[in-house]
This record gives sequence, structure tokens and C-alpha cells, in this order.
Amino acid sequence: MTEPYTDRPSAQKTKNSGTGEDSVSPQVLIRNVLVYGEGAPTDVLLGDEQILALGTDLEASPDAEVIDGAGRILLPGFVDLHTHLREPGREDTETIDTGSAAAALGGYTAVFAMANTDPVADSVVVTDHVWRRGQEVGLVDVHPVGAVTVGLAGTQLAEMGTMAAGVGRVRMFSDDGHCVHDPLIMRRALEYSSSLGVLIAQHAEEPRLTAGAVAHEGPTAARLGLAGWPRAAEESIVARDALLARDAGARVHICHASTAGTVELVRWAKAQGIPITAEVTPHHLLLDDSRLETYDGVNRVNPPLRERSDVEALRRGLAEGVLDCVATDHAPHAEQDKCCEFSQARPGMLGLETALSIVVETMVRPGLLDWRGVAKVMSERPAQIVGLDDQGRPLEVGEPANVVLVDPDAEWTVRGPELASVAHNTPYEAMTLPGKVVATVLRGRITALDGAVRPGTGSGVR
Ligand SMILES: NC(=O)N[C@@H](CC(=O)O)C(=O)O
Ligand SMILES: [Zn+2]
Ligand SMILES: [Zn+2]
Repeated sequence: MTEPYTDRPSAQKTKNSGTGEDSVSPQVLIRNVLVYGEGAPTDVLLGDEQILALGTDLEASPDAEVIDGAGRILLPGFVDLHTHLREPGREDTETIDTGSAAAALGGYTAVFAMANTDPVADSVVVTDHVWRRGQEVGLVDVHPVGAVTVGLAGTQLAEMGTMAAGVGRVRMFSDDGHCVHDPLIMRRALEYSSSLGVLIAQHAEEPRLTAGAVAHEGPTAARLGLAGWPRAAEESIVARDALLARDAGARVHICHASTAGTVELVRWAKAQGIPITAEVTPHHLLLDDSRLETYDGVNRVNPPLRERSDVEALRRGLAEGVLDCVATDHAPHAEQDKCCEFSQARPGMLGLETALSIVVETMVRPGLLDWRGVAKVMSERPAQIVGLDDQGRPLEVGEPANVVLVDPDAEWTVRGPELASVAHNTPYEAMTLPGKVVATVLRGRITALDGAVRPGTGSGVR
């Protein structure tokens, strides 16, 4: 477990194909930037994989790439605990390549790729492939999530230890898309996870309460004639798993919290000292079930869009730190699987490239979070939750050069086909949103700048 990645590349050194020689990528100098959006404008020099200097009128090497940071904000690179990249199996909707591009453009330096691929990531063969392919692309660290149970079937524990010991060093396990609903299996998974020092992330959905459900159970679904998904389907599992975690002395992480009741249950559990953490998605922070009036399948998602009162409670819960972090649940789907009858549409929506803007819209603009708070919920807390020691670090000399440069004043209009993902299922189509990622830097190397990725600079690991 404590072994380092055996083939982690030295990202500052990129292979010169053919020559076999390593070349060092140039320094990056960001001028006059507001670090965490605070204080006076500062120069930040990045190189040799680290933050080399912070100060005024810094000098860089002659070949350094200089980026104007005036009016812009520097934050630690974002970490997404919940991404679906669809490789292997559904490369017609997303690949590790295209998903990595979306992540870099969204300001992410690390993402966790969920296990519900085809084949399922329930073996070290698949999890190591995902890690290696992510390093080969080189735009973002793609950490594989391992399945808790074989085939996500919920009956037999997967070989978590083998996946944790692999090159991909799996540190988070989830059957996401499915709930580990059998309490005895969940209990064993938690016990096993604490001895391995890994995290179980639960998709909280009591399946007996959601059979056939496609929308939040409430007045809107009733009026539209859509089968309802009650809040209790989520909350009963959150409560149960908090108690199982307490008894196992294990940590548990709640995926995509969607109800006011979940916020209160997590608040209660934390007050008891139970080691529980929770994430909220951008879409649950912004959208509610009034979106369903059009019967547009793009709005179908699990858990479903809830009511305005839930949206408000989720925002408050995130501001108060009851909900720990924002995770995208980026879920690409093919057009034929979304542009169909609502109840037939696959659940899920894109999220990587729009996450920051939704957080600005729902949390920063209303004064619920400042930019320090954004760093916390999009970078620091997720890195801590999953135990990444090279992400979510303070912006200080000697720390890893994993950063994102944000323009807080820029606005942009979302166009699905212009996003980097293969699939286009964004619920924000044609919406004008605030806040834009200007640059993303992974271990001192620019991965995205002014809306374009820098491809072809991967480590070449095979
Ligand atoms: N969120 C979704 O609606 N869908 C996810 C699975 C999941 O996160 O439960 C997917 O894989 O498409
Ligand atoms: Zn889920
Ligand atoms: Zn998911």
C-alpha cells in the first residue's frame, strides 16, 4: 500500500519520441495573479514539477512561458472524486483521452474514474489499464476507482487488495451506478476497506424503493406522470451506512448527495464522530425538478433533480462544510440514449467542463463561498478524502505545481458540441455561465490554456 507508483512518470520530463532523451518542459511564469483571490497581485513561477517562487517581478528562464494573471485567480488544481470516462466499453461516448481533455479544460489535475465500465473495473487488469492510459494521455491523473463487488452485482466482494496493490494503486472503491444494498456485504466491504486503508464510496439508493423510478417523487413527477424516486431511498442508505461505518470503525463516502435530509443525516453522523464524508454535484446545486416539464431526457439523472428546498439545503450544507466537496458525476451518454422518451433515457449528464462555472454561479456569486472556499471544496477536501498527497496542496514554494488559473469575470455560453467530450449531453446547453478556466498546470506542465488542451505531451508509458 505504501509503495509508490512504480511507473509514475516524472511529468516535467517528457519523452522525446525517437531520440530516447528526456527534455525538461519550460518554466511557467504567471504574472500579477491573485493567489486564492486574496491580497496583492503576485508572480508565481512554476518549474521542475514544483512551485519555485512567489513574489513580485520574478525572473524566469529565457524559454519560460509567461501567462498574464492580471484580474485572475490562482487555485490548486481541481480534484474530481466522481467521473465516468466510459473506457473500456463505451468509447462511442467518452474515452480516457477525451475525458482527460474535458478534465484539463475544466481545471482538473486529478480525476477518479468510476468502475461501471464494460468490463467492470473489478480487477487489477482493468484498474491498471485505466491508470496507465491516463498517464499515457498525460493531461490529468486518472485514478481508477475499483468496484466493491464483482461485476457490480452486489453479492461477492471484488479483490480490493489486489487492485490497491497494483500500479494504479486503487484507493477508492465504489459500485456507483448501483448501491451496495445488502447490509452484510456493505458491512464486510467497510471492514475490509479499513484494514486496507482505502475508501468506500456509496451510491445511496435503496433499490426496493426506486424500482421503475425516473424522477424525484413529488408534485412535479405526479403531474407529469413520471414514476417517483423518494428521498427516503437515498436517506435510508445514508443513515444505515453511517451506522455501519461507526461499527466497523471505517470511513464511508456518500456520492452525489441530493436531499435536505441527507445533509441533516451527514451533519448528525459527523457530530457523533462517525468518519463520513459527502459530495454534491454541480447539477444538484443548480437545477431542480421543474426542468422536467419539457420531458427532455438530458435532465434525467440519478439521483434525480430534486426540489428547490433541497437545492437550497445542499448549497447551505456545502457552505457549512457538512458536505465536504463538489464532485461532477460527469456521465457521458450517446445521443440515442438521451434523445428519447424521458423514462427510456439513460441517467447522467456531462459535468467536467462546467463544474467551476456552476460553483461560481451557485456558491460564489450568492456569497456562500469565497475563493478559498472554492479551493477547499474542489481541490483540498477531495484530495484529503481520498488520501492524495500531491493534490490539493497549499500554493507555496516547494509544493507540487498542480494549479488552475481562473478568470472570475469572464462569461461563456455552453455549447455541447464544442465540449471536449465525445457525448454532448450537457443540461446547460445555451446557458451563459460565469467563471472560466484560463490555464491548468499539472506538475509544472501546461495541460490546458485559453480553451485548448496541449496534447501529445504524455509520458508515453505503455
Ligand atoms: N449519475 C447517473 O445518472 N449516471 C451514472 C451512474 C451514477 O452515478 O449513478 C452513469 O454512469 O451514467
Ligand atoms: Zn451514482
Ligand atoms: Zn456516477
